[in-house]
Amino acid sequence: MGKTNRLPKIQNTQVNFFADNEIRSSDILVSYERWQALLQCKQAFLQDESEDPRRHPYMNQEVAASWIRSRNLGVNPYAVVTSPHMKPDELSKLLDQHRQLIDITNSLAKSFQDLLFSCGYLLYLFDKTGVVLLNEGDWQKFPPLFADQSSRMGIVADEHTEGTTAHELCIRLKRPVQLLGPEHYCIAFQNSIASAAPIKDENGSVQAALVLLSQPLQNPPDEETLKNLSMHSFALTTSMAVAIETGIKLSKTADELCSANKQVAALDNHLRSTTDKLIVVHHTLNATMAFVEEGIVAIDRTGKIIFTNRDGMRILKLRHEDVGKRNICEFLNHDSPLLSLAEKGEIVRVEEHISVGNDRQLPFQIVIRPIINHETNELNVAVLKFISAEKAAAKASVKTNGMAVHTFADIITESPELKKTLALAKRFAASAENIMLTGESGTGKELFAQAIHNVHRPQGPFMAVNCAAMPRELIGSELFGYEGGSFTGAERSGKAGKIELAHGGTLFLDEIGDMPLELQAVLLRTLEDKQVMRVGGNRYKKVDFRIIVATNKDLYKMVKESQFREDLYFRLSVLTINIPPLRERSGDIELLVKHFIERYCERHNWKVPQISPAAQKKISEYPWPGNVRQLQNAIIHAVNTAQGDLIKPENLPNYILVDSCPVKPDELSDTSKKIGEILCLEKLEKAAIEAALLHANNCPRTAAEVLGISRSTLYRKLKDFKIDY
Ligand SMILES: Nc1ncnc2c1ncn2[C@@H]1O[C@H](COP(=O)(O)OP(=O)(O)OP(=O)(O)O)[C@@H](O)[C@H]1O
Repeated sequence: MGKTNRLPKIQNTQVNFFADNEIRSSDILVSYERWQALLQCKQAFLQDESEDPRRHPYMNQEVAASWIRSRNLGVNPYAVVTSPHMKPDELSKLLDQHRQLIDITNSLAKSFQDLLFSCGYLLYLFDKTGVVLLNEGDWQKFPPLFADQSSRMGIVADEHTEGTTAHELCIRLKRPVQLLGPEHYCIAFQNSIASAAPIKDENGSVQAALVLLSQPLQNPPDEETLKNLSMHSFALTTSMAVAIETGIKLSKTADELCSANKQVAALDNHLRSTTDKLIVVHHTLNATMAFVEEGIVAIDRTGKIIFTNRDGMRILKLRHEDVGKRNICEFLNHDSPLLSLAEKGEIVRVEEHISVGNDRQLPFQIVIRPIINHETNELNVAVLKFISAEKAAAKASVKTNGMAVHTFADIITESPELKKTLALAKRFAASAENIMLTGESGTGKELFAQAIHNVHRPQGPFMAVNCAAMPRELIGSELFGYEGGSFTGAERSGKAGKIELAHGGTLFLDEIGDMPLELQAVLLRTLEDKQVMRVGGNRYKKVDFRIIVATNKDLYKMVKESQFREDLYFRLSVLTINIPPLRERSGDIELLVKHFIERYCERHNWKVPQISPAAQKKISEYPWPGNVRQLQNAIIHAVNTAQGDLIKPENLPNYILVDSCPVKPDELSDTSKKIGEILCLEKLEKAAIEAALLHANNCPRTAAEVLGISRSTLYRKLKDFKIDY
């Protein structure tokens, strides 16, 4: 657009409009005089470059400054802007960006359509850079200059291209602006009134301008009509802009509400599916708990019972409606530590007496499994498992029917001697061969047998028979089983023997040296043929088992003395493991003392006492003829009598105090030479047995317990040592 010096004849100069310096709607004055003055000023300005409109008394300073800028920018006042026009793809991107604003303005324009068009207004929406985003109106009412301007969408109408306009000043000044005809820089708008209002975003920044442009005034209306037109268009523009801003805000809020609704719906779905899963888990838990044959009771932090299985209800004599109401403390002694232990967050086992109503108190072992809230570190729930005292005792018994509970990990040792044995046992365990375990009473032969079984056939049965503990005449039927009615006292339907029951697993024959000779032959046949016939029966049954035998006797000597079958001996002793006695295992006594103290205290939830150096010395000097079992029993005695922080010598069983001697274990093998006859092992053993009998008032059962040997071993030793009792 080039600059031009000629001003064409201006039409319709009869109409005069006034706008104050501040360009505020409330101050707009209409005066024929001002219109005339503005027109004169404009003409002078366009014709004479030295003319400064800022000095003109009727000129608004902002408008005057804009005229000067427009002229300096070289804007042609006699043209209508048709370029630059945005490229179609850029325009469509811009329209998308302002989609919400355009849609809201459009719909508002539609609702005011009749009013706008009947008054002859053109409606424009500009973005903040002056690009036309929307234009609506009846172009026919405008002079031919506008004829092909029916859509000016995408045109960039800023000060550079169109000079002084209402929308440009409105965006620049961030407030509503009204320009009277001559105030426009372009002659095309010379007879129109343009009212512009900014549309601001939520931060108060102008993002667009709305403009109402009146149709050119042909005849001079009376002054009152002009005033009304000016006020009316100005008020309508600003109201519409406010309505658009509100519409945008509402629409954004609606969008936010909509997305919040979606989130709520998604949360609701999640909640539903979690609830469904929880219901399934709850039912599964209930069904599972019904199978558990021990009382399970869950309590909250205060002890309130919040769940119990069938057995728990039976033990506490609860009804369904009691769950959630009754408190576990009602069933415990008032000084019970159960709740405070649960709060500590560790799994512990306590002995408790449970009283239900007026019934007598019943002893239970209760395992407490607390569930701690990791954020608050407080107890959420504690699950209690009630085990009746009898069941607990049965569980404590190692010789659980048909099951081997021990593994190699249970064998505690630091001594190189036992470690060698252990390594050998692990190697043998992997083969399917028969194994012979030799060693003194209580050295851990059965422990080894169970560990070997659990390597080789952990899923199969582990059937243990102690040949010394059983009356000789019953060993046959116990081992081989019998058919119904084969002898007096037999079960009518007959009974499977331990060999049959060991099918697929291990048969452990303890104290094999005590097996009667005639049965040794039957056993040998069974091992060779891998089949068994019950006593009184007439058919064989195939059996597949591994045999592990144990003895504390010199079996080879027995073979030589014809007390044990040589063929059976060789069959059983292919893989022999000799377990050294405790006194020959360096370091193991101290280690096992510590182990047994800790395990026993842990089981009873007692504080672990220290062992005094003097007591430890006594224990180390004692020769332990009953080996690990005897040591274990001595520790139980010591822990129970100490009842405090320290185990002293006086807490040890008497026989240790009497018999402990300052002789080192290896010296014991040469006793006759070094410490005289009294310290030879057999003598020591005999003395220990006599001391134990004395201590137990001649009761063999108690004496066996004190010595830590089995009753059958004690009876045998009493016979061997010819001790009267
Ligand atoms: N090394 C060890 N570590 C831990 N506990 C052991 C160890 N050796 C033996 N025991 C424990 O000592 C007790 C006696 O062990 P076990 O019954 O296996 O001995 P045994 O040689 O079979 O005795 P017996 O000849 O009198 O039948 C068991 O309670 C066993 O668990």
